[in-house]
Amino acid sequence: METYSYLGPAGTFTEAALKQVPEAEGAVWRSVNNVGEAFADVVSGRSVAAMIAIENSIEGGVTATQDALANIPNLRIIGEYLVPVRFDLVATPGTKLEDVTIVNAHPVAYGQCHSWLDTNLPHHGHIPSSSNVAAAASLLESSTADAAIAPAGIETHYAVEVLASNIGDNPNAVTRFVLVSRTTALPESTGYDKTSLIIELPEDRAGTLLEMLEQFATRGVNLSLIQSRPIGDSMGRYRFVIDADGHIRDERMADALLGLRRFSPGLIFLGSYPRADRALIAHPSRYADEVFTDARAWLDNLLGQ
Ligand SMILES: O=C(O)C(=O)Cc1ccccc1
Repeated sequence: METYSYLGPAGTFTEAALKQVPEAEGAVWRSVNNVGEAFADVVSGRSVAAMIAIENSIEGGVTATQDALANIPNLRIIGEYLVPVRFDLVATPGTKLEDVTIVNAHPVAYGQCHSWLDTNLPHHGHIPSSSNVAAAASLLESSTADAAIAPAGIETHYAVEVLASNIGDNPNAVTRFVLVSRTTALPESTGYDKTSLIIELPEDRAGTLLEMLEQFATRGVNLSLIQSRPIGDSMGRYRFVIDADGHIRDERMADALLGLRRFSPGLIFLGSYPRADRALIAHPSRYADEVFTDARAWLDNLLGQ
């Protein structure tokens, strides 16, 4: 039977994202302790896919995920899923807020609760955990932490009490997850797709960033994410993580990719897949598929083909 890997244990936001995948219903769900393990499962073929957090509306890009996608060859994103994230501060029964000095929390969660922590626990120390559920579960074992940041509702699964609810800085916080696989089969084009790319710029000369952006702009392709990440081999070298509106089967996107392929010494196609919000992509009629195919037919005709 097919296996899907996710950051566990059960009850994490990552599991909530996997619950949104119809194909994962009835499959084996493998809970792993970190994102590296989830990627390794996909690479080894142990799992057909892994659900992985890639971006949070407050904390920004999950850099470990972006870097893994840049460094591990032959991975494809086949879907994206949005999960609203709500956090509570929990502790073992009887603990009072004034007893709390050490808080166990996943770094992405911790980064979203600063205002509440600064106001209510200004002297606290932080111990990072591998996931939000692991943070709460650890309180029930021998733990140096007195409290944990956990997904709202955790008290129905673990014997912990809520000391404070909804402690996130922003009540509308959302995390974007991606389903990562090794398949090269492209998801169908839907009209509300997104294409994810990682792009290196050519050697140091003026204007290369603009040249990269022009590949999209001159074909009417809108970008929804652009983030730079250090390549890591020397100071000051960056690659760009990009999400562009549209599918590789859209002529304007295919044309932009051909331009990027000629221009970039390192271009990684991470996949074309439906947007989680299913918002249809609008584009001016001068960038419609027919405009590109007409131009190609005109050239073919001149060439006598
Ligand atoms: O720990 C979890 O519940 C996760 O799924 C990872 C995570 C951590 C913080 C915000 C969103 C997802």
